[in-house]
This record gives sequence, structure tokens and C-alpha cells, in this order.
Amino acid sequence: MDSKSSTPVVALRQVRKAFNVGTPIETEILHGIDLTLERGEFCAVMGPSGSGKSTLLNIVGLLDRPTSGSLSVTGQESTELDDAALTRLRGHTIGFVFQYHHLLSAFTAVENVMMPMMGAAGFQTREMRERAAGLLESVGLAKWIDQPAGRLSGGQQQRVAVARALAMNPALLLADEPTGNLDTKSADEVFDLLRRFNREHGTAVLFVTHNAELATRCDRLIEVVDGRVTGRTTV
Ligand SMILES: Nc1ncnc2c1ncn2[C@@H]1O[C@H](COP(=O)(O)OP(=O)(O)OP(=O)(O)O)[C@@H](O)[C@H]1O
Repeated sequence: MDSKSSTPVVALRQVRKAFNVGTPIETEILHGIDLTLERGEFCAVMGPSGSGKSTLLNIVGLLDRPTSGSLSVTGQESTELDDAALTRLRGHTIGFVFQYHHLLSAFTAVENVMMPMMGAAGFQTREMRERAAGLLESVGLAKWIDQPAGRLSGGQQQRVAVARALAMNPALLLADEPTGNLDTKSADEVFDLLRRFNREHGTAVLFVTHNAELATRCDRLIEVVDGRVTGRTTV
């Protein structure tokens, strides 16, 4: 293994997060999280409601900063970066899928998948469209690429959201209950897609779920309870 591929995709050391809930009162939500995610690892995150899973994902996704501790993403120490550098690192390294797809419903499926590429330098429109169409084909939506996203079913919309998350071929995919709003069949399909991309491209995945059956199909399961990682189970 060369030194680049042996660098973890994510490494958190003693990460704490407190929120101001009315000056000068602070509530600490994450209490010193240590977590490493290697290239190609597919890790489920479970835990009770309110335990801090989304807060953790927002920090790993560089959407929010830790109050203290260190967080490196693909070897770059995020706490040393300014907001513009964080945005660049996020855009090139991390894809997101949420419980609600957050697509722009008036735009077509292919336009939605092109969006992350539009924000990055160096893509020609034709190249973006071809890549987006290829991704939609790979998630089984070749026939729907020019359909407005708002006219697709819930499962189809979530598959568009997966294709959009993969548009920049991210090293890391953060999925916050991506199947939580879907029927069992669509949930299975979306999970299988994430698993397939993980295996084919070595994309590391943090997959927050309340679904114990899907969690057993991941490489690894961690549990967040009261802002601490408690379980470290290999499934
Ligand atoms: N911006 C904020 N300001 C204050 N408190 C916050 C903020 N964001 C989250 N919290 C609090 O942090 C705690 C953890 O919330 P979080 O959303 O991370 O939990 P979760 O484990 O993802 O829950 P769920 O499974 O219900 O989605 C909650 O008590 C929540 O109210």
C-alpha cells in the first residue's frame, strides 16, 4: 500500500461539539469522539434519537466545526483550514445523501446530478451532462434523465440524490438515514446502490440508520449513545 492509500479517509481525535443554547449557556453534545474510517470502509452508525449522530455527520462533512479536537479528511487537518478551503475540500471529497432528497423539483434528473459539477472548476457542459447521464443510468434511471425531479417517485428521487452525491466521485459518502423515508423495496434498492458504489469505487461510507437489518449488511457498526461512540462491533 502506498502512503496515500494508507491515509485514512477520516480521522477524528477527541472531537467535542458544544452548542450555545442562550448566552452564556453551552451544551456539549459530542464528548470526545475518536473514529477512523479507512478507504473503502462501509460503516453503519446507529444510536437513539438525539444521541448526536447527525451532529457527528455534520462535523465529518465539514458543514460544522468541532469545538475542540482534530479532524482530518483525506489527510488534511480541517481545523487548520479557513471556510473557503473547507468548502473546496468538501466539494471535491465528500458526497451527501439525506433522508429527504433535497432535489430541485423543477429541474430535470440530469440537471440535478450536474449541480455539484457546476460548482467545481474545469467541467465542460457536455462532459457534465455525459457523466450525469452515465450515473443516472447506473442507478437504473436512464429513461428518466430528462424528467423533472418532482415528477419521480420517492424511491426514484432518492436514487437521483445518490447519483448527485457521487457526481464528483467522492472519497467519502455521508448518508444520514437515506432510506428512512422509503418503503422496504426502495430502501433495499438504495442501500444496494450505495454498497455497489462503495465496492466498485472504494468510496468510504458513513451510513446513519435506524434499520438494524441494513446495519448488519455493512462492514462495521458503531453506536453513538449520549454523544459517545460506545459499541465498536464488526458485523
Ligand atoms: N444547532 C444546535 N443547537 C443546539 N442544539 C443542537 C443543535 N443541533 C443539534 N442539537 C442538539 O444535539 C442533540 C443531538 O442531535 P442530533 O440531531 O445530532 O441527534 P441524532 O442522533 O441525529 O437524532 P435522530 O436519530 O433523531 O436524527 C439533540 O439534543 C439536539 O437538540
